[in-house]
Amino acid sequence: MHRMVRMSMFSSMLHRRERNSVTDVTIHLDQAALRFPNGNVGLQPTTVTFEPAARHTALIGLNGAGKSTLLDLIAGKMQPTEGSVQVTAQDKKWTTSSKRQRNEIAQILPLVRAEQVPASFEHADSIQDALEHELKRLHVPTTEMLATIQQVFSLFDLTHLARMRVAALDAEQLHMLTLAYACAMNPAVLVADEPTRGLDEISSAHVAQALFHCGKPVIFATHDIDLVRNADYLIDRVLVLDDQRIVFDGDPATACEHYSDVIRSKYAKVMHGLS
Ligand SMILES: Nc1ncnc2c1ncn2[C@@H]1O[C@H](COP(=O)(O)OP(=O)(O)OP(=O)(O)O)[C@@H](O)[C@H]1O
Repeated sequence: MHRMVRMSMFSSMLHRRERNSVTDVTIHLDQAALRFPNGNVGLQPTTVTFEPAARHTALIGLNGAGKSTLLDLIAGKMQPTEGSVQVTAQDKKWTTSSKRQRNEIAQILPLVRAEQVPASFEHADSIQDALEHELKRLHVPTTEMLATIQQVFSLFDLTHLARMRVAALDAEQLHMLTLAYACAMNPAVLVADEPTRGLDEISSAHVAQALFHCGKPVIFATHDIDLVRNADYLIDRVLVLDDQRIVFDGDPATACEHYSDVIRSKYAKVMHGLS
């Protein structure tokens, strides 16, 4: 009996989830590729490094170009079917080859996908309660928890909505909430898949202003070229993806020209095919 109690305590200590404290990570993909079980290629073999010095890195590309797959591999959501993904910080190293390490990577690099909130948020009486619940699960002390929520609600313009239920929020507010939640997890890098998807120009600008001034490095995917070009958002690196591979890696202005060429060439093929 005693032994069982001890074993269960030991196992809960092993699995104790805590808020991230890792910073300054380097993410390295070495010939990492992903093929889905149905044979679809999500990402061709790709070698790329994301250094801690980069503030904001954008991935742009047409539908199916491989942006979400690349983000899933970076954030430990998926394991490459070829090659490797490695995250290093100070003297520590994680790879996506073990489930346990993928879970740890997911805490270091939380992935925000458009306006998808965790399922637990739907049942909470308010968005304040929802965040409190998540931070309590990570054993964050009460004073720190309340200060964190106040800070992220202020950053993402949600303070006046703290007592609202998730179901009462509009699309812009939902996007803000997903980002506020990820920020509350203290990510080393915030990984965001289409953080302004489905929003009008004004809401997109509001969300982008908050995201790119929240103080965290961001790696994000978007179709919004105006957002990538906007100097206010301090985007220092842009990867253009096409046919599930990186076809350009550089500054925003040149990347947008490259992407326009990709669009023109694909558009010509579609129009030619239709005529
Ligand atoms: N669950 C899946 N099963 C099979 N194939 C998939 C799956 N998810 C994505 N794919 C395929 O992998 C390729 C890359 O998709 P991915 O979603 O990474 O592209 P994307 O650039 O994010 O596209 P979008 O802009 O439309 O979100 C596409 O050909 C897609 O059809």
